[in-house]
Amino acid sequence: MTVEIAGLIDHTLLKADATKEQIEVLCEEAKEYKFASVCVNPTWVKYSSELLQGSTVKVCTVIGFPLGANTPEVKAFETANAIENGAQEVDMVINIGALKGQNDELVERDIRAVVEAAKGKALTKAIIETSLLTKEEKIRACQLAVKAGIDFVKTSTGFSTGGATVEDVALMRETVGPDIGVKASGGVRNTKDAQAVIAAGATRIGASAGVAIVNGLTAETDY
Ligand SMILES: O=C[C@H](O)COP(=O)(O)O
Repeated sequence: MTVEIAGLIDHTLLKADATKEQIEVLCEEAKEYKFASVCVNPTWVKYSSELLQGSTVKVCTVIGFPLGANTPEVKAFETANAIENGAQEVDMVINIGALKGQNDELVERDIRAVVEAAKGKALTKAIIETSLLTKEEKIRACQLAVKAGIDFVKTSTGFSTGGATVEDVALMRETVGPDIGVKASGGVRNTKDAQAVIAAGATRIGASAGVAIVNGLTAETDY
């Protein structure tokens, strides 16, 4: 099972103080364990792309991260710029305040701006930040993301008040159906956590503890 898990992991380093040496280690680990991607901030996309040249490991980055409180135009530019630097997957944070304010038009337009900027060039994921949402808002966020043409919905930034839960992953899977990806991220620390969210419907895992997950170990958790 751990062998299958490796291919679902976006090996993540999104901390503000990430260094060049740490990015090098992240990319080496991703190649060694054959993770799906590395997930890094936009400033590290170009270097990660160079380090991963010729490997099967993709370069994933984040857009409007971690608050989602940027304009659609800024998120579209950030997407295009990341793709120009080598990003093959983009994980955007939705406009959480607009969702809570029932401004569904803006939420959808915001997601669509990233989807359009990535069309044909990068896979897209919408981070809905489940720990800040009610059940109704989680459902509505997923529905709007699907309407906007997203490839994946994703639970969390890992920088808010909570991370992925089995219940939220199951709810998101039930909402989006079988053809859209569901990425569990935030607080997935070991094999057991990973197996639980996969069983609930996750088809990708975002984790800074990717090596611990595949080695059957447990990393400490921030939550
Ligand atoms: O996928 C993105 C998250 O930041 C990963 O969170 P984590 O550091 O709790 O694994």
